[in-house]
Amino acid sequence: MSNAAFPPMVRVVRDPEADAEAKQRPLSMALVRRLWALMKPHTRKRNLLTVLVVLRSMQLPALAWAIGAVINGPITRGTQADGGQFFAIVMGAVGVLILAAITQVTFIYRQRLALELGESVVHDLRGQVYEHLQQMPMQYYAKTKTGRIISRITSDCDSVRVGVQDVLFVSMVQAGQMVGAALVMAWYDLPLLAVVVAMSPVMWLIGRVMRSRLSKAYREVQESFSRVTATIAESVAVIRVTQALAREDVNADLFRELTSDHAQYNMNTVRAGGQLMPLLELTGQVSMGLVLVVGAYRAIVVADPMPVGDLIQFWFLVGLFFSPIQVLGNQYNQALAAMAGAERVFRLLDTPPAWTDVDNACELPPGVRGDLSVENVTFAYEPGRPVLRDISFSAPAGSMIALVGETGSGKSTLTNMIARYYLPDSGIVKIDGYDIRQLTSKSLAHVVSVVPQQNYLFTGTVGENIIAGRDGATADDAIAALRSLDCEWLIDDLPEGLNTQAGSRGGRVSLGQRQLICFARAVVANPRILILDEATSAVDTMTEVRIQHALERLLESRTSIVVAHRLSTIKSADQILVFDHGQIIERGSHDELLDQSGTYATLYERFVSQSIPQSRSR
Ligand SMILES: Nc1ncnc2c1ncn2[C@@H]1O[C@H](COP(=O)(O)OP(=O)(O)OP(=O)(O)O)[C@@H](O)[C@H]1O
Repeated sequence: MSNAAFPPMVRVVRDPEADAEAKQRPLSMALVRRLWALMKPHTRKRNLLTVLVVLRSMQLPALAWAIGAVINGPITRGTQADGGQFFAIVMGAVGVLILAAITQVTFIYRQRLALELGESVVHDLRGQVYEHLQQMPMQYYAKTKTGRIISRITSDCDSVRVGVQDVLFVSMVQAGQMVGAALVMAWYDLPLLAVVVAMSPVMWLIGRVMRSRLSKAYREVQESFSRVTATIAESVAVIRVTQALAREDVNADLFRELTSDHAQYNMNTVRAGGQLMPLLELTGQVSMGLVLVVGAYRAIVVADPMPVGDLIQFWFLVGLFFSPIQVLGNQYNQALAAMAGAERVFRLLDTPPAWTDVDNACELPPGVRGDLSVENVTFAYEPGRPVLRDISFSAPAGSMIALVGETGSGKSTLTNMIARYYLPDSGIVKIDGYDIRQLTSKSLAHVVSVVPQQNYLFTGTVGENIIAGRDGATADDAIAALRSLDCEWLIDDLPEGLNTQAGSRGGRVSLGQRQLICFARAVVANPRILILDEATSAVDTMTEVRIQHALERLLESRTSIVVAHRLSTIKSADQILVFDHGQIIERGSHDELLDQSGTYATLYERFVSQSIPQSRSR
């Protein structure tokens, strides 16, 4: 078999979702409107900022006008008279200085407010995205890459922040400045303004031609960065496998490929952006030259000559009119990134959870017994490929059901139905006669707890991990939970007792200890129904005995559904359900099933032959 048959273990290649995003329009008014709406909770700040933006955009043209007025007024009169204009010139200069000072103060406050607003918006947005993600059912997480989810909340939200802080308000100032400058130019000399305005479409056209190239380049940069972050996330998650298979060098090469791709895309944007600015500047300089020629004609040749002061003023104003085109060109780069980021964030926010609590969902009444019944449940992850077919059974309160069967036969999927991680396509799951679809998620979570096969410990101490099972639980509850499992000794075994740091990978906690901590967490939650996917991790015999004992204590007096891998667990079950290709093919107690000499008996024989010899007894 050729190696090409296997994709690389750690590398996130282009995905269709990302390619679809790359085809979308970069700048959209709908997105800008939505970004604007994000500022609604900060309306006062936004309005104040808008006022400052308008002020700031008018101030520079006003400054140019004021300088022109001093030249045309007292200075011109002074050159014709005897120097008696000195006081007027000084007053004019003071006026210009005051205006300049106000302009700079406005600039400082505009910038500060824009920063505050940007931070507030991104804070709210990240909160919204996080909250939204919390509501997404398992289905979403099963289909979406972790790195991609992280990018939404980090780099994409950050692009939105830059969009608000820099692009939006700076663009407004620059556009306002163009309008202000044009108005003052129109006041002085319309024909000369016509020359200036006539040059603008040329600049606009150059910008437009470059725009599509830049747009593509920026999207590729973001996508390639997403691939890099997704790969890092995946690499960290599977580092043990990587090291066990000695694939460090192979993966490092694959990663290097990705980063050099990313660098290449970055270079493309620099190249495209680098051509845009010189072209715009050259057009601006040509335009200034044209204004000089036409201005000189109007100041010297025509019958009603334009005062030289007006021409100087015009020169300033042309600069004020053209410089925003260049700044806007720069802003456009960032605007594209902001649009791409905002588009993705909004798309995520607009993706409704596949399902939520029904209207008028109810709470289970107090004193839940924990009677569980599963009636004719059928389910497919993908249409047309059913994974569960017409599953029915009941688990009276306090009983234990063991699910056994070949790998991929649907055991975990059934537990997903009971925990309501997924909704059945047909059929009903009931607790104490209540259809779980009609219950609030909170109420269901109080009654049903899941201890998955892969024990997950949150970053924090062991104690914090145990009391995470219930709001308001205390350290005493954690100790009581361990005591109820006969595991109080664990506190002494851990280097810092309950204060030992656990972390997502459980750095200072062994595999067996992690299992027990997760059991204790389930005890603190104290659910009436416990779903347990037994961990199959190899632990030493002593730990195995302790885990088994703790497990018995954990399952005592509650309804339990156990995807069972230990013979002792299977044998002590009240009912064993044997799964095959999504169906229950046998059911009964251990002895009953052995007597049937069917699939269970075969599985059992295989199990026993692989286990320690003393397990052979019935
Ligand atoms: N998120 C998913 N999307 C699509 N198919 C899935 C998903 N999860 C599981 N499956 C498929 O559903 C079938 C049943 O899987 P399930 O995990 O329920 O089996 P299992 O009996 O619990 O297996 P194991 O003992 O190995 O855990 C398998 O064919 C599996 O490939």
